[in-house]
Order: sequence, then structure tokens, then C-alpha cells
Amino acid sequence: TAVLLRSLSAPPPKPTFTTAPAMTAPPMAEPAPSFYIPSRLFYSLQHLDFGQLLSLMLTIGATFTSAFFVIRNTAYRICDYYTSTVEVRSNDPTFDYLMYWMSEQKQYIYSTSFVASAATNMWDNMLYPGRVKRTGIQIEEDNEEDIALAANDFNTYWSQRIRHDKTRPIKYTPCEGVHLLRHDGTMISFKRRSDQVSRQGRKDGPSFRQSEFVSLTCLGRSTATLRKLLAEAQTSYVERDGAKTVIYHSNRGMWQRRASRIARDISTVVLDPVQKAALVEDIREYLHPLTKRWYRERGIPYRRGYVLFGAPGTGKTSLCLALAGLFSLPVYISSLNEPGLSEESLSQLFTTLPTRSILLLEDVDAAGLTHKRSEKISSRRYSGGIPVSQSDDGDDDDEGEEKEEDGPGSTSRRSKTTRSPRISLSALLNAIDGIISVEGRILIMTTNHIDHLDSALLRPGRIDMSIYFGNITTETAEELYRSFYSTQSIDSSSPQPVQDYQKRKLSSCDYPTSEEQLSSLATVFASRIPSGEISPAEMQGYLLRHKYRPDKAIANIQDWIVRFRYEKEMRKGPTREHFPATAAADEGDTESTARARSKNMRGRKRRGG
Ligand SMILES: Nc1ncnc2c1ncn2[C@@H]1O[C@H](COP(=O)(O)OP(=O)(O)OP(=O)(O)O)[C@@H](O)[C@H]1O
Repeated sequence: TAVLLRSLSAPPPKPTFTTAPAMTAPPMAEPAPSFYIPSRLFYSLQHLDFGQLLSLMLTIGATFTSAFFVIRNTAYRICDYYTSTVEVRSNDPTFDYLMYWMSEQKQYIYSTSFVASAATNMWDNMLYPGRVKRTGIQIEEDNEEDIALAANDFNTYWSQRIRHDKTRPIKYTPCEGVHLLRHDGTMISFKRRSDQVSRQGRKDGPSFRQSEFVSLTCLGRSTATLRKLLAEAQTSYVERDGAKTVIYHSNRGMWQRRASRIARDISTVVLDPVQKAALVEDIREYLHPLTKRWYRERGIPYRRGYVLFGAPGTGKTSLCLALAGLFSLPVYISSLNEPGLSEESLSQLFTTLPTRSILLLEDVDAAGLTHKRSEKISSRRYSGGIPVSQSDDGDDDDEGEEKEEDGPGSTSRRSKTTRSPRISLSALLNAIDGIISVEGRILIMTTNHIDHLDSALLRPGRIDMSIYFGNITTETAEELYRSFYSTQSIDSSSPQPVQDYQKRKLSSCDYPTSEEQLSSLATVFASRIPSGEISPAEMQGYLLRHKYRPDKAIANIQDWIVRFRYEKEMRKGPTREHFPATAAADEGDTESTARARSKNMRGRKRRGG
């Protein structure tokens, strides 16, 4: 250290050169101030010229770097020229096909890193890792083997079911990076990467959307191998659905597959036969290719919309699913109340629908955007887009009356009074028939209160047919009874254990054996049903108690109706008749105190008291 310090503080010695005296040695260039210390250090230790050494090193470095880039670019160009690549993006259905196919490949993927998923919602987790919250919704696909096993031996089936639920099969797809796979004797490189894109277009924006990319590369200038692979992936993805109805749900502006269900037969949804036939005929006509041409020739946007309205549990959603089954169309379900749904994502949902699909917008009245704009109610509750809370004294008499009408289970009224609309009416209208909105789709909106919808939403072109769903009538009660007990013939296409099970079950119950017998039972049943009082869902609830006893369903119906009426009364709130003692004490009430009490009661109800 002492030597070093001394050499640094001493003036630089003159370098000695052993060249010919005639040639004057060039004096060593005075090092630049920043090189002074390293230069002195080098010279004192190695007697080397630091400047020359540095330039030599820089030259070597630059040569190697340029050589590296030249070689790499040449290699890339050669690879590009002699290989074929296809890129698949996560916002395209092909991505789903490919990832499903990959998860089904048991061998021939040469990789050491995978995304493993045993989640209920396997697809969401795999396709969009880290982005999907668990909703707790579990929709299971039907499994014929399970049904056959259950028909044979329920206990074994159940223990297997429970074990399976605990140890869900783990599915694998290659994780981010490059992997090799062999398909039809060809080696294919599979590259997966993801990119985070904020909704505002900035990477550091508040809400991110993860986009994924997969590229498949194989040797040769022909893309045939890759096309064949993708076609195979698509077929395997589509074939698993068979004739089932595929249901998609919206999630933050994207459609996500949720389930495939055995299609519901349209005859199981009871509705005025004339209305039902008109609706089915209208859709059939709309889907006809000549209709499409007809629309195009006249410059009319090729779209069709329906609104199904009526009380809860009257079959609106059921009819929509049955129509999807009848026409083998996928159903895309969304609700304007969905958390996180913005105007931008709503428009994206509408534009990414496939042609020939059903878009079901549920409970449009509950979104808070659909009040008639001219009405007093609108300005009072949504002045400036900010919800105005109800005053505690329960002054709003209309409100109280409407609440009672909705019944205790109604959520739509509550949501309207506590939330401001996130989607404006104009955004919804634009999404429905905006210039980039998909043509060929069928829009079905359901609502419990059609009178709350703005007339702009219901104008022809947006909504072409409105169908009312009402409570059970004598005719629909008969139809429901028939559809409930008619499917008792043994399905000869079912596996033998299932047929045996059905036979055993039928022989132990008192089922009608012929169509005539069923008809006369249905007529007796229907004659005991009061028209317009009971919703189909409530009726179904009753029939489910007598799933295998059609005779008991008839015998017990009158008792059930008495109880049903009583419970309905009680749900409306206790009245004087329920409390005769109180009624007597109230005899002396003046009209004004009675009104004050009723007002208080409404106020308490609204506050949940
Ligand atoms: N018209 C009907 N025909 C046959 N079944 C019905 C009918 N209405 C209701 N149901 C039965 O009642 C249940 C609820 O029906 P659904 O969900 O279709 O009613 P909804 O009108 O859509 O109700 P909400 O307005 O609450 O969404 C289903 O299980 C369905 O089978």
C-alpha cells in the first residue's frame, strides 16, 4: 500500500524507449484527468500504457459483438426462411383449442416446466393464470360413466365422487418459455409468453389485462403441419361438447366458457303455445340464409332482439337455454350488474360475439340505467349520476308500494336505489346496434319490470318481439304436469345399468303407463290449480316433492295451495287479521295515527328493521 501511495503521489516518470536515437520517441500522451489514476496504477505495476491497452480491448470487444450480431441475425434469417411459424393470441378461441389440446397430450411434450392446475375452473386458471378469482361457482359437466355407475351402485359411485372431488385430476400445459413437442413425427417448437397490458394502454396503469401468446414453429416452409395440428386441436375441443349447449359468461370484457349442458327440450318450458310457436318460427326465419340476404339487400342490419319479461321464476332463462338447444347455438350470458363491467368492456363483449349465437342479458332493469329518462324518479335518484339515498323517514310512498309488490326476494329494487349506473343507456344502445356490433346474433334481454325500461331500448330494430311470462294457468299447469311425468319411458340408448335402474324405479312407483292415463291425470291436476296465482318455479318446487308419485301430487295439491297462500300472506308482512288482539286494541285509532304507523313501518322495512 505504501509503495502504491508513493507511486501515485510522485510525478509520472518519463518512459524510456529503446528505439533508434534518430527517431525521437513520441512523448507519452498526457493522460486525460479521468484516466490519470488508472494509468499511473497500470504503469507502476505493469509498465504498460493503459490507453493503448484500453483501445485494444475496445477493438476486440467491438469485433466480437458485431460478429455475434451478424451470426445471430444470419441464423435468424436462415431459421425464418427454413421454418414456418404460427402465432396464437389469448383473445382468440384458437388459444382455447390449443391449450385444451395441449392439456390432453399425455406424451410427446419434451418439457420440464408446466403450469399445473387442479382448480375447479381449470380453464380460467390455465388460460389466464393469476387473473381469475375463485367465484365458488362450480358447474360440472355430465359424465355418462358416472351415471351408469350410480345406477348400479350408488354408494360406490358416491365414495368415488367424493374422493374425486378431493383429488381433482391435475392438468398440465407447458409454462412460459420454449418447449418441444412431437406431432405426427414432426418436431414442433412451442413458445409461450405473456404480456401485461393495462386498460389505459400504459404498462403502469391501474388495471392490467394479461395477454398471452403462443407460437408454434416447425422445420420447412410448408405450414401444413401446423394447420393440421390446429385443426386437430379445434376438433378435439369442439367434439367434447357434442350436442350440448355451450354456455359462456362474461368476465371483465372477455367471454369465458363455463359449461356445456345437455340441451333442454323446449317442450319442457311451459308458455302460451301460440307465443312459443311464434317465437320459434321467428328465430327459424331469422336464421335462414335467404333472410340474411334479404336484410343485406335492403341495407338493414342483420340482427334480432327479444325481450322476455315477467315475474321471477316464470321461465325466461329456461326458454332462452331451450332455444339455444333447439337451434344448437352457444349462449353468451352477461349481466349489466356484473362487477368490473365498464362501458368499454361491454362494447368489447358485443363485438367479440360469434355470428350465430345467443346473447342473454339478464335482468336489464336491475342495472339502474333503464329508468325512463323523463320520469321524476330518474332525476331524483340519479341527479348528476350520483345516487341519492332514501331519506330515513320513509317519505317515498311510491317506493314502499313497489317494494311490497316485488316481494322480499326481489333484489332489483334494492340495487336500483343504492347504486349509480356504471353503464350509461347510450353505451348500451351503442353496444347493441353500434356500427361494429356483430351481425347474425340473437339478443335476448330478460327483465322483471318491462315498464322500467327506456323506450329507446325497446324500439323496433333493437327489440323485435316481447314475450310475457306469467304465472301458471290451467292450461300451463296441465302442460307442466305432463312434461314432469311424461319422460318415464326407458331410454334404450342408455347403458344397460341405467336402463335397469330406470326399470326398478318405475316398477316401485305409481307412474302412468300410457299417454291417455297421463292426460287424464294432468287434467285432474290442472283443474285444481287456481289460475294466475302460482309461478311455474313454485309449481315445479311442489312437483319435485312428488317426483316419483304423480298420484300424490294430485292428492296433496289442495292442502299445498292453502299453505302456499298463507305463506305468501305472511311474506307480505303480518296484518291485523294475524294478530286479532292488536286489532282490537287498535279500534280506537284515529285515521292519522294509523297512517303515521304505516309510514313508520315502511321506513323500518327499508332500513332492514
Ligand atoms: N315456464 C316454465 N316452464 C318450465 N319450467 C319453468 C318455467 N318457469 C320456471 N320454471 C322452472 O323454474 C326455475 C326457474 O326458472 P327460470 O330461471 O327460467 O326463471 P326466470 O323467469 O328466468 O327467473 P328470474 O326472473 O328470477 O331470472 C327453473 O328450474 C325452471 O325449470
